[in-house]
Order: sequence, then C-alpha cells, then structure tokens
Amino acid sequence: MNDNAPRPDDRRIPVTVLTGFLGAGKTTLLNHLVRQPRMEGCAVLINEFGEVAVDHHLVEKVDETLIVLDSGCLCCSVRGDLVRALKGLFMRALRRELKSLRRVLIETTGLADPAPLIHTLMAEPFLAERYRIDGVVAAVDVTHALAQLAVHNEAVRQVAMADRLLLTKCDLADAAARAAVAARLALLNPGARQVDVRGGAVAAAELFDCGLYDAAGKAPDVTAWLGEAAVHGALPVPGGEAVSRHGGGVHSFVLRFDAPLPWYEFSDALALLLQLHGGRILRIKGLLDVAGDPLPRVLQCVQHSVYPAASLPAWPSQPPYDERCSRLVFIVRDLARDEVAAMLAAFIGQQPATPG
Ligand SMILES: Nc1nc2c(ncn2[C@@H]2O[C@H](COP(=O)(O)OP(=O)(O)OP(=O)(O)O)[C@@H](O)[C@H]2O)c(=O)[nH]1
Repeated sequence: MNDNAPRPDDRRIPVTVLTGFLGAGKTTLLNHLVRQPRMEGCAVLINEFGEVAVDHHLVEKVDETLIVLDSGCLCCSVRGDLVRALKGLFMRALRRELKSLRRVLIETTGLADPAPLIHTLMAEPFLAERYRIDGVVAAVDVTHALAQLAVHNEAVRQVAMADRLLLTKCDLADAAARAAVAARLALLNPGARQVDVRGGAVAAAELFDCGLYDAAGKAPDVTAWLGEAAVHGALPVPGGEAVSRHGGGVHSFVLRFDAPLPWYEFSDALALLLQLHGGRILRIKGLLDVAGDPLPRVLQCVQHSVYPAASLPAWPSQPPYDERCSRLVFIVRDLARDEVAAMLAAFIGQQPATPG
C-alpha cells in the first residue's frame, strides 16, 4: 500500500488532475481512458485556454458528467466555475440525478499552473470535505518537452508537481530522445513514476491511486508554490476579472473562415506558417470545413508539427460549430493575429471573418 493512501474510512470522492503542456496529448489520453471499465462513474471536467472550446468535441463521452469549463484558465479566472461544477456534481449525485459519482478527472489547460488548482481542492471547505486529490498526473510530450521546459515555467511546474509522468508520443521519438527527456524529468521530479505512452493508450490504473497529495515528497519549490497559491487566492483585480498568470507575450485568438477551404492551398499556407513561425506557435487546433468534404476535419498542430488530420463523424450540433464554418484556435507567443491571418488569406483567397 502507498504511504499516502487515504484511511479506509475516507469516503471522499477521488479527483485526478490531468495536466501537461499545450498539445502534450491530454485529450488523446482521455479518449482512451473513457472507454475503460474503471472510468465507470467518473465525471470529466475539461478546461480550455482559448475563446472557442474544441476538446470536448474530440472526446467520445457525451453525457451530463462531461463538463466544459471554457470561460478562462483554471489557474487564473475560472476557479469559481470549478468550485461550482464540483459542488453541482456532488449535489446531483446526492439527489440521485446521476447514476453514480465515483471519481472526477479534471483536464487542465496546457498553460495551467497546477498550484492554485491543488490549493483550491485542498482548501475550499465544501470541496475539501467531499473530494480528495488522488493524484496529479502530467502528460509530457517527448518530442517537444525539452524545448518547452526550457522556455515555459508552466511546463516546469506541471512536471515538478506531478505524482506520475506520462511520457506521450513515444511512438514518434527515438530511444535517445526519449531517454534525454526522461533524464530531465528525473531531475525535476525524481519521485514521480514515468510511464511510456504510445498513441495515447494508457491503462486507467496508471493514473489512479497515487494517494493523498503530498508536497513534502517533491522538490522544495512545490511547497513554496502551494504557499503562494494560498496567499494570492484568485488574484482579483478591479473590474472583476482575475489576473492571467500567463505572461511572456502568450495569447490566443480565433480565425473563422466562412467559405469552405481549398485543402491544398490551405495545407501549403499552414506549412509555410509553421516553417516561419513554428517556434512561436504553441498550439493550433480547430475544425475545418474543407471544400468537397461533408465532414468536419480536425486540425492539430504543436509548434512545428502538424498531426494527421482526422474527421469527426458529423458536425457538432452545438454553437458555434453548428454554423459549419472553419474555426482555428491559435495559442501563440509574440505573434500577431493579423500577420497569421494575412499569410493564410494570401494562399486561400479568403479573409477571416471578424470576430472569430
Ligand atoms: N503519434 C502520436 N500522436 C499523439 C500522441 N498523443 C497525442 N498525439 C497527437 O497530438 C495532438 C495533440 O494531442 P491532444 O490530445 O489534443 O493534446 P492536448 O494536451 O489535449 O492539447 P491541449 O488541450 O491543447 O493542451 C493530436 O493530434 C494527437 O493525435 C501519441 O502518443 N502519439
């Protein structure tokens, strides 16, 4: 038995926090998890950074226990939403409106600092009495991790605070590259078990039963970060908005194209965009309306990499995608929307609509 195992009479609902930098493969992991028997009775909360949420359309779980928190990043502005969502789930289970509520899995945004989230779960009185953290699990993309860890403090915190590290995209990296990432992770977090993942396939057991969250077993910085989260709380500012913790020129925008996209011209534009600016493009994802294709095509890019485009079985019926136009969510560092828009427009002969 794990040293941090909860007491046998601890009836609180276990919560797994699934974190990991932008595009690390969290949603892909989730899609493998939701099909497994151990996920029976598991509510899933998905938080996205960006004005238009995409991920929940990519997860094959459509019921009332899939909740999207899309009004901002959990670590900055939507902690109130998280508290409300977890309270709401608990009350619905109590009233027997849910078949069961055995566990919760929270997928954070790729830019989330886990500290405020962990603090909220452990310190908010209603939640702390009814839920317990069962593990912070970080997905780490072995093909991009070294570059991301060198530049983005969020990526370092996600790794350092984790109980388990899932090394994703091992199918795309050679043994030397994977070993270099594993060595870097072992320095940042020597106590966390590392698990290799290919194509997102992971057993639920690899994420669950990490035991009660214990900062003492991690780098000394982790205790300090949790202390900061306790002191700063939700960082309110005049006007009611919370302060965004994501500095360094990182921002998000959406490009919407109303007419169907010519696929080859679009692919050429994208290739050039990533060649010129891939270092500053942290993430692109979206659903595309491609000329001649009745199904929405899913576009996924991380830095210079484009992943094979897949199609969804149908256009989503919820707004905004029920309009059946192309929407691309960009998360970039020091790159202007207009520059990206102009480059794409020059190839596809179509200006993006305003607003996205
Ligand atoms: N070959 C391969 N591709 C993967 C693997 N894991 C994820 N991908 C691809 O990487 C891209 C990004 O994966 P997502 O699961 O959307 O990543 P994410 O962490 O949810 O992204 P954000 O929520 O935007 O931070 C997708 O095109 C996935 O198909 C893997 O293990 N192997």
